[in-house]
Amino acid sequence: MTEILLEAGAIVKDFPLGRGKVLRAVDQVSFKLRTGEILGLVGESGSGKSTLARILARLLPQTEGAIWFDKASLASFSGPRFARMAERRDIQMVFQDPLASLNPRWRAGQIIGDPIRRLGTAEEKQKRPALVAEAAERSGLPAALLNSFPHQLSGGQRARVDIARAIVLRPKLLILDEPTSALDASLQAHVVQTLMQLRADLDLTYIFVTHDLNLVRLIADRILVMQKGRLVEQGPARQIFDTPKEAYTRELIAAIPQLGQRRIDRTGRTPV
Ligand SMILES: Nc1ncnc2c1ncn2[C@@H]1O[C@H](COP(=O)(O)OP(=O)(O)OP(=O)(O)O)[C@@H](O)[C@H]1O
Repeated sequence: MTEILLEAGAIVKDFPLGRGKVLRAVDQVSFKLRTGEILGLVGESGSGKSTLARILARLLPQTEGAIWFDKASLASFSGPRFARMAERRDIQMVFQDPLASLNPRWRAGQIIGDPIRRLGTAEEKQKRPALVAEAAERSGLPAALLNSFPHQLSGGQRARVDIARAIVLRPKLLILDEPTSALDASLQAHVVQTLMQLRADLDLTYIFVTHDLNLVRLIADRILVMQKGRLVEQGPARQIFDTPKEAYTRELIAAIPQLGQRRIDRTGRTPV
C-alpha cells in the first residue's frame, strides 16, 4: 500500500449570500489520496468541484474541516503564511481557462518562471532560465515560444504554458481543474498524453477535475462523485463505472457519449 499524500476531513465551504444566508458549496467532504494516484473528481456543473479543488490547493480557505498533506496539517496554515510554506510549492494547480489565468502582460517564460521567483530557493533562482526551459520542454512547449505573450499563443500552447508553470518547482501534487475543456478533442488527447508522460517522469499525483467521464474512465484510479456539494459516491474507477451505487452516478454514466471511443494511454506512450 502506498502512503496517503493528502487527506481531507469533513471540508465545508459556505459562501455568504447576504442577509445572513449562505450557499453551502462544499458539504462535509472527506477522502484520502494516495501517492501516485490519479483521482477523478466528477459531478454536474455547480456541484462544488472547482470550489473543493481551490480549497485543496489552498487558494480558498475552507469554512470548516481539515486538510492534511504529506502528514502535515494545512488547516493551521492559511493565507499569507501558507504562501511561504514548503507545502505551497508541493501543491500546484492547473487552470481551466489559461487565457483568464495567465498574466496577459507577461511572456510565457516569465509566467513559467514565476513560481521560482516567489517560492524558489536561491539556487533555483540562479538556475531559473534552465529550469524554465526544461519545464517548457517537458510540457511540449517549443523553446521559441517562451518569448510570446499569452494572446499570441494557441489554446493548446497556453495550456502547456500553464502546465509548465505548475511543474517548474517539481511539486508532488497537481490539481487540474478541467485543464483541457477549452480545447478541441484532438488537442485534448495530446495534452492529456503530455500529462500522463509528466506524471510518469516526475512521480506526480493528480486530482483531475472534469465533466468528462469518458476521460476519467480512461485515466483515473479512483473517482469521487459530487452532487450539490456532497460526496455521493467514491471508489475505484472500475467499480464506479461497472457497479455504481447511487442513482446520480448511474445518470452521469448514462449521459456519456460514445464510451471508450478515445485512446489515451495512462503511461504517456503514444497509442498505436
Ligand atoms: N466566490 C463565490 N461566491 C459565491 N458563490 C460561489 C462562489 N464560487 C462558487 N460559488 C457557487 O458554489 C457552487 C459550486 O460552484 P463550483 O464552481 O465549485 O462548481 P463546479 O462543480 O466546479 O461547477 P463547474 O463544473 O460548472 O465549474 C455554485 O453554486 C456556485 O455558484
